[in-house]
Amino acid sequence: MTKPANPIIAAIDTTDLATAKQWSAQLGDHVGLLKLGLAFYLAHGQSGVRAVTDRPVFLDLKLHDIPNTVAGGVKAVLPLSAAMLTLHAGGGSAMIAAARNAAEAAGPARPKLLAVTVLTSLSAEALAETGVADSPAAQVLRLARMALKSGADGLVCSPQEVAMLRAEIGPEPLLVVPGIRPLGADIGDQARTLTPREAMSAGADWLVIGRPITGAADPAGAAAAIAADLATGGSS
Ligand SMILES: O=c1ccn([C@@H]2O[C@H](COP(=O)(O)O)[C@@H](O)[C@H]2O)c(=O)[nH]1
Repeated sequence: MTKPANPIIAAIDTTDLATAKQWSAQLGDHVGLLKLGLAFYLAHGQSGVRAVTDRPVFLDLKLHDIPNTVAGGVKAVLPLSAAMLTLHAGGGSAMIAAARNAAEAAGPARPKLLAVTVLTSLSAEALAETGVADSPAAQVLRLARMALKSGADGLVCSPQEVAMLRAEIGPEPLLVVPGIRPLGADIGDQARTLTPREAMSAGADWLVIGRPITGAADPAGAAAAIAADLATGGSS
């Protein structure tokens, strides 16, 4: 896949339809893609997605269930012609294969399936609480290999694993990367972060950025500044 001209994905994290429409209008020209997540989808469904934009979106539903149920979920959202759709790698190889099989019904324009490896909000300690004693990087790599073998088109990982993954999986699989914080930005509930430039230099294809853009006094200006910095090779 060719690298996007603007690698920023703006996370439209709100359940307020008017706010989502406003951010979409403000950010459309300054980012490469808009992402709508579970909270928005639960509040407004497919009609809400269509009301926010007529462009293909990144549908971040993080599906995680038995294979038959996830396949049904994938089929149900195909009419939206999303560009990308997420599912949890932790659902296992059969679940991912079932999702891929379901997505194929949409033909070549099907959504790219991205497997979420280890959430960027999990530190090594928080991951250990879930029963995984390995480091986040080791668990990301284990899940990444399984997910790509099972039919995922790409991965969601933290910026701290991007260089390691690129070295292990090569240039082809999409790496879509949240946990992005420009210098000085509030980290909030994220645990494994890097700056936009660090993540791109490590080999990310797309950067998912929410609050550093939508929480700014001027969201369009914030997105444009990050995009310009990336385009000119700045240091943030
Ligand atoms: O591991 C993951 C997977 C998904 N996300 C999503 O990305 C954005 C990040 O928003 P920020 O405000 O920039 O923290 C958000 O929609 C998450 O649901 C993630 O952060 N980590």
